[in-house]
Amino acid sequence: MAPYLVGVSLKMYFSHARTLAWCSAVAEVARAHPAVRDGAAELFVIPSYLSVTAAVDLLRGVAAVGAQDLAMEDEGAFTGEVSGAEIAEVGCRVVEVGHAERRRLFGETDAVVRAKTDAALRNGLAPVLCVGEAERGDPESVAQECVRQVDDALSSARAAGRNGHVIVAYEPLWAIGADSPAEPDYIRSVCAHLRRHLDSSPDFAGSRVIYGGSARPGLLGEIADDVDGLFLGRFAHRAESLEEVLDEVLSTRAALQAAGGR
Ligand SMILES: O=C[C@H](O)COP(=O)(O)O
Repeated sequence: MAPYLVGVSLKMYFSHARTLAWCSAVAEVARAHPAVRDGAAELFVIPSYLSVTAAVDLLRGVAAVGAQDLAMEDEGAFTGEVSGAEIAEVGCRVVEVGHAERRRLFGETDAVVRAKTDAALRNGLAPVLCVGEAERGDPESVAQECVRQVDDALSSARAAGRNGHVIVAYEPLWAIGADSPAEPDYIRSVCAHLRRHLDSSPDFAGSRVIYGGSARPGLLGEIADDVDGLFLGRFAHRAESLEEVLDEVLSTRAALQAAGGR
């Protein structure tokens, strides 16, 4: 049975000191947890840039670390930017691309997302490619729109003949920062469609689909058949919550195994 992927973005919520304390607490939880020890869960953590190298050290052996953004280029006169090459050099394995907040607040266009997805793959990083609809719709049309976003984001990388592992984070924009996630059936329907689509792309074999947008303990069991994991934000700010999600990975796998699923 494939492991569930549990990712956390700390966005810009924490100070450096709080990030270090959180990473230490998460490392302790993860080292002791059978879901991580036995490979039932795979973790990744995405702090802000300045905390990335410390997080790599604190989480070594229990969680991959990533960055929240990367430059389109690999080096040069690009003040304020951080290249995928450097992100990989310091030990990151994943990088977020196209998050709704970067699109909405910092003007990232489809062209930028295409270039950054390519830059991630070019540097051996798995893009955590964020896709999602602006407004709640019918799941079939939403899924088609998300597939369009995925294919558009991958198009430059494909044209360059690249392949690799992509983590598609399905995040309905209306569920980000909300009180509760999208309804389980809605999530399942969109994610199942996205997974079928990725499965039909041999150049990105092994890619996974995770759900984010007010994801929290209690959700995985409701959607587990149709997702490869969760992308958590605010509801992972307590290490205990992450522990609850890891508990749920074990109970969910046991239930699915008993039912002969996944
Ligand atoms: O990166 C994570 C997502 O945007 C979800 O954030 P949230 O769970 O705080 O809504």
